[in-house]
Amino acid sequence: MRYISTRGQAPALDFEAAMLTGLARDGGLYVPEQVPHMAPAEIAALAGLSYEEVAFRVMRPFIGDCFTDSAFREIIARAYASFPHPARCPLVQIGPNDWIMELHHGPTLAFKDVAMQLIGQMFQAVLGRRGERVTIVGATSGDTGSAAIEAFRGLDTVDVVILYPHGRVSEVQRRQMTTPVEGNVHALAVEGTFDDCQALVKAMFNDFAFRDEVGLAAVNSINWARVLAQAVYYFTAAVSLGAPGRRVSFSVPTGNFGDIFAGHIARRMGLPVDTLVIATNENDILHRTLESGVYESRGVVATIAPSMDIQVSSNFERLLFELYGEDGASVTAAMDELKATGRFALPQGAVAQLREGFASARSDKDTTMALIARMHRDTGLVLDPHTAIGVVAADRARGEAEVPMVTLGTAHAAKFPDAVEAACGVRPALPARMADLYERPERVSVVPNDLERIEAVVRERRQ
Ligand SMILES: Cc1ncc(COP(=O)(O)O)c(C=O)c1O
Ligand SMILES: N[C@@H](CCOP(=O)(O)O)C(=O)O
Repeated sequence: MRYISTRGQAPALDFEAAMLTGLARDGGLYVPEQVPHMAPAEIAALAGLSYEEVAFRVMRPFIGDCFTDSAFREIIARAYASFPHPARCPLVQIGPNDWIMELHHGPTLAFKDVAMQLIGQMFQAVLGRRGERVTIVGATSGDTGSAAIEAFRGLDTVDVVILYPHGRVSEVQRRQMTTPVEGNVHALAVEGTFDDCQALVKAMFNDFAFRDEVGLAAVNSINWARVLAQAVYYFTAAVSLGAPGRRVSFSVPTGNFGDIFAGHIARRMGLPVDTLVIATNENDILHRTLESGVYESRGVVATIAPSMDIQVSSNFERLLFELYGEDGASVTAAMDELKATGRFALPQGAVAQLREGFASARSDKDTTMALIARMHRDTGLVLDPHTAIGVVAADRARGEAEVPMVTLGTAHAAKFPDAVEAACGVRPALPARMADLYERPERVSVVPNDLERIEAVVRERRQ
C-alpha cells in the first residue's frame, strides 16, 4: 500500500513513512493510492466481533508490512484497554430509527482518544524499533491536544508541543492539556484562533530546515493514521444496525473534516453508508460550500461548541483531491487561491459529486441549547454541544426516513459543563478519575501568533 500527496509533487510513501512524515513535503496530505475494498461477506463477518478485532480487519490492508499481524493485534489491544466500556464505542438509541454512537469513553472524554490511543502505541513501537525520537507539534481547538498529551505523556520516543487558541477552549479542555506533569509534553496558548494554530503547524512543516532539525511529526488529522483509525467505528455501528444488508446514514459534528472523511473512506471500502451529514455550528464554511459551491473563509467566531470553531477544514483537501480526479495541480491551484483570496469556487461537476455523497446542516446557539434541553427532558440523556449539533443536523438533513441515522457523539458533556448547564439545568460531573482536575497546578506559556517565536519555543522545550 502506497500513499500519495494531494498536491502531487511529493514522493509516494509506505504506511510507516506516511505516518511519521505528517504533512507531505509539497504541502499536501497523504492519501492511499487505492482504497482497499471489503466484500459484503467480509463486512457481514464483522458482526459480533470485538471492537479490537473489527479494528484489526478494517485497518490491516492499509498498513502494509509496518507490523506483523500479532504485533498489530497487541498494539490495538493495548490502545483500547484504556476504554472502560466493553463495546468501546457503544450505540444508544434515541428514536425509532435514530442512534447516538458514544465516542467519549476514552481517557480524555472525546472521540479523539479512539485514534490517538492507537497512534501513541504505533509511534512508540515504530520509533522504538528505529531508535528514533521525534517532536510532535499539534494544533487543537481543545480535544486533539488533550488526547495527544494523554496518549504520549511520559513516552521516551517523543516530545509533544500543543498549540491551542488562548481563551477559546473550555476550562476542562485547557486543564487536561496544562496539568500533566511529564516533561515531554507542553501546552502553548497562542494569541489567535484554531485556524492560526493549524496554519502555524503547517508552516513549521513547510520550513524544511526546522522540520528536519527537530524531527517534526504530526498527530492532527494531517496524519493519515488518524483518519484510518476513525473509519473503524463506522463499521462497528453500521454492522450492528444491519450492514451490509442495510444502508446506514451518519450525522457528523464537523470542524476539520477528518471524522466525516473517515466515514467517506469506510463507504469507499464498501460499507453501505447512505448519507453523510456535515453538521456545523456558526462556523459553517462547509455547509455554505455545499449550498453555493464556493469555499470561502469568513473568520472564526467563538461558539458553545469550541472544538468546531474552525473555518479552514484541513481534510477537505483530501476530498477535493478525489473531486478533482486526483489531479494534484488543480488541488494546489485551489489551495493557492484560498491562501491568496480566502476563497475558491468548485467546478460544477465537483459540486454535484459532493452533493451526491454528503448533505449538510447548521445549528446555531439557540437551536443547539434547545436540543440539549429537549433531549434531557425526553430521554434523560445529557448531550454535549457538539453532539447536539449532530442531532439537530440529523433531523434537518436526513435522506430517506427508513434509513437508520447514527449521530456521532463526539464528546462527553462534562467537557463543556457551563454550556450544558445553561441549556438543561444539569451540571455534568467529571468521572471520578478526574475529580481533582480543578485542583491540579497548570503549566502553560502564552505565545504570540508568530512562527519564529513558536519555533524557538519548540526548540527550547525538546528534551
Ligand atoms: C468534540 C468534537 N466534535 C467534533 C469535532 C470535529 O471533528 P473534525 O475536526 O474531525 O471534523 C471536533 C474536533 O475535531 C471535536 O473535538
Ligand atoms: N477539533 C479538533 C481540531 C483539530 O482536528 P484534527 O482532527 O485535525 O486533529 C480539536 O479538538 O483539536
